[in-house]
Amino acid sequence: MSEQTSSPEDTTGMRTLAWLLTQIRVSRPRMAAVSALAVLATVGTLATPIILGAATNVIVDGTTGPVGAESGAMDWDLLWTLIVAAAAIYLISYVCTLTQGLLLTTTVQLSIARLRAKVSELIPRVPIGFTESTKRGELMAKATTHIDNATTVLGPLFVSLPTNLLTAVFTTVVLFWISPLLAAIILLSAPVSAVAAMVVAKRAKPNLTRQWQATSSLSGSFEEELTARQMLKAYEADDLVRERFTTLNDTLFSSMRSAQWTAGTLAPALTCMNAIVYLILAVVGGVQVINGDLSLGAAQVVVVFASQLAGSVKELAGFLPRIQSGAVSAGQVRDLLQTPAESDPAVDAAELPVSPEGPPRIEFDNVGFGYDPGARVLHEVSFSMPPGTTTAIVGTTGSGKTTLTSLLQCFYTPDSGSIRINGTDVTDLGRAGTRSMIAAVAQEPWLFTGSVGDNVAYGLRETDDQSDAGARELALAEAIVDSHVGQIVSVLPEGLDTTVGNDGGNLSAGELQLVTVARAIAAQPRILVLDEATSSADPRTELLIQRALLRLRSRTTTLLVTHRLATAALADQIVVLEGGRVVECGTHRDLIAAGGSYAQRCERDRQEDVSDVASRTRGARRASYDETPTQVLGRINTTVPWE
Ligand SMILES: Nc1ncnc2c1ncn2[C@@H]1O[C@H](COP(=O)(O)OP(=O)(O)OP(=O)(O)O)[C@@H](O)[C@H]1O
Repeated sequence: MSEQTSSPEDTTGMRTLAWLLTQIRVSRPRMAAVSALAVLATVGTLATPIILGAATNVIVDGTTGPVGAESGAMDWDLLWTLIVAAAAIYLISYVCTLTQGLLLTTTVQLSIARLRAKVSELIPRVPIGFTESTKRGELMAKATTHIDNATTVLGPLFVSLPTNLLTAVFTTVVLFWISPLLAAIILLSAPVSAVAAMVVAKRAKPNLTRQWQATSSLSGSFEEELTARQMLKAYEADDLVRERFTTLNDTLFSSMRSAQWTAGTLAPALTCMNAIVYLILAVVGGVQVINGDLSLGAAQVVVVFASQLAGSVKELAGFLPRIQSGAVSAGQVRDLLQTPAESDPAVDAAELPVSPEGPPRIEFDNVGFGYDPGARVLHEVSFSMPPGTTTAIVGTTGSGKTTLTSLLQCFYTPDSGSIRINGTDVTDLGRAGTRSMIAAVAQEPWLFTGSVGDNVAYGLRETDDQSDAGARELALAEAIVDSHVGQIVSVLPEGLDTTVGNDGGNLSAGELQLVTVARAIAAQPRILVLDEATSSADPRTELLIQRALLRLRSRTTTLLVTHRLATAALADQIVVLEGGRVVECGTHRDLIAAGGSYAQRCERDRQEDVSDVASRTRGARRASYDETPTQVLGRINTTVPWE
């Protein structure tokens, strides 16, 4: 995944921010209101020093008289008018600031919610290859922290920028109007501040980028560590993990420190410069007041405006680093949101041949595929699955079994050849059309956090006759009975209401698989894909699963990936894959009779069983490959309806 956050020419991140604004669809009237209220409040804070300066002059005139003149009478009416006006302006400014703050907060939160919604809409549509090749923690950071940080640019953009620009311009004009000499002294520092701000922004940018990249990597590392907790303990790999963590943590620490230090040097430097300017101002201004060139009120306005101008310059100088930090995060969010979604060709249902009800015929016709160009995983794979039958795919590790199931589910598209369901190419059926027929149980069972019942009900598809709660409950009950989940939940403390986490929590691996099988059965699929669905199950649990699947036989065409030849032996046909090629295909009896690689593997397994006394006592663990499926099940001492 690219860590590039903005194009090389977009050094300030402005294009990225422009992109962000189009994505969050900030309401223009709302943001105009935010800016207008902020400007109004600023006008208030700029007007009050002038009014208070005038009030000071009224007091001076009323007590000592104008500089160089006789003491006069206090103009109480004017004084009170000025004081009330200043208080009213303060109050209005307060209300404006409060309203603007509330509006801005709502806008920021709305923007965050919108971006999250976009991410949540995108995730189900991204290609499986993308989620497989991206660290989950990094994705999480983009979907949470980066969204939050990106939207913090709204405040600086719509409030800080206009108000500080207004303050800077207004105070400069008024200062020149009051005393060009004092204004010139104050403004001497401006070019220095601007240059300092630019240098700081330039130096902070790479550190900010590094800081956010390190944050993402650290989240990814935490996620991996938590997921593989048990494994890490088993391999005593904590030191290795700690080492990786320390490296990432150090990178984050140093990049944050550099970014903060670079940005942090600006404020003290500007404060120091302002202190010097104040000193000069105090001396020159004092002399002007004593000489009668400046009223005391005007001097007071100069001091307050000098401070406000310095504050604005400081804010404007800090604006760039804040915007850059937001732009870096916006770039990360953009990377995520611009991930191309799975393209599904427009499917004209009317033009598709009418597919008969019931289990379909599936054909793999010369299918070739590779994840990476030039590295083929499957070569001219051809076999046909008659309706309502079970086809077992066996083969060595990495021979392409799971890849076949992924192609059938349209997670990837074959590079050559085609997969047809009832004669129609799955690409013509479309991803959604194909997947609507399929229920799959993957190698890694997955449950969401909730009750066992909810997890099974998750598989239920909304059909006309299931639209009411009663029918859904009935379908759920059927799935639970068919899948024998009832036997599992009976030992759980709260039965079907037992809460399980996404890692299975309190269920064993075999029980977990049973629940996922129940979920697949609840979906009443026309096609069932089982990828090592019984790999974690003990022989008894495996048998329960087999029995559940038998009940589905008449209404489902099943593709079963397994390493257990005993499980494969029960299928209607067995496809043997070696190095991505079909080397054998037939029934268990045919393949044993043919004496090919399947028969040799069966023989090897049998000899291993014979030499393994313990396995013989276990008995049920492996089937004898000369037995019929009925005999196999009979030997395991259970009555199963078969054939
Ligand atoms: N997402 C992927 N990206 C790149 N290569 C992959 C990906 N998934 C699998 N492969 C490669 O494709 C080949 C076939 O993998 P596949 O998972 O289909 O084998 P398999 O027969 O199911 O193996 P196993 O029995 O171990 O589950 C392997 O060499 C594997 O490394």
